Amino acid sequence: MLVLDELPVEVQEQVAVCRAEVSALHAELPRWGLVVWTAGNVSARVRCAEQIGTDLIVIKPSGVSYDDLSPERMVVCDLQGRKIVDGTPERLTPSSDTAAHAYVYAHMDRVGGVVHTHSTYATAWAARREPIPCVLTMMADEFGGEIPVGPVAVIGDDSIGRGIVEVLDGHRSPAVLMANHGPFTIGADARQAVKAAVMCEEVARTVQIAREGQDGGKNVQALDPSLVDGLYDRYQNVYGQH
Ligand SMILES: O=C(CO)[C@@H](O)[C@H](O)COP(=O)(O)O
Repeated sequence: MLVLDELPVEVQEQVAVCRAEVSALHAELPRWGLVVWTAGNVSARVRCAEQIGTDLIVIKPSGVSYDDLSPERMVVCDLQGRKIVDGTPERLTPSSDTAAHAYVYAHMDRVGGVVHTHSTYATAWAARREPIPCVLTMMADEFGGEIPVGPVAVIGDDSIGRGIVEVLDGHRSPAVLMANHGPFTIGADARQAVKAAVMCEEVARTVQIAREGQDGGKNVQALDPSLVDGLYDRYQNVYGQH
């Protein structure tokens, strides 16, 4: 089994930086109202395969209050989702979604961060197993089209991960609504995945409200696909600071 203290110093340093980032990003989930109690999780990939033959994952411990999360309590796992000897107490088990996150990292090299929330509106769409149609410029910007639905999957093994990869590999959307469960988002890094989770809830709420309009939702109009493509390209490649 891998022992963190025995890994090259530069890998230990990468892990320490990642633990601080992932711990801080967990605070964003309650701050944006995306989770209650101990629901949800954030993870990040530590790219160290060149040094030790495998990348590592940093993720929160399972069922611990958000107020009690700290960099030292972030758990380190391998790409099979197994906890390594990371300096945390043995009883501090990783998130129940670790195998799902690990499967995504193992099968989508471009992914550097994964987030799961139970945000209310996105989860309501997941409960209906209904994709969120691309009817807002913000959706075109961030998701490049509709937000798709993934299969019903058991919690605890890699089933959820298989569903995420099946739907998102080759898809522009960084978010998938896992049926009857909730949103999972991916990003080039964990911050991008958190951003996608925030945006997912925002558009889920807005489109839901638009649907509830007086005319029974007839006012909700799909964007022209060529406009969606243009908006997506501009937001991904031109918008913001470079
Ligand atoms: O829905 C699930 C399980 O998929 C999670 O969001 C739990 O609500 C939080 O689990 P831990 O990350 O604390 O194990």
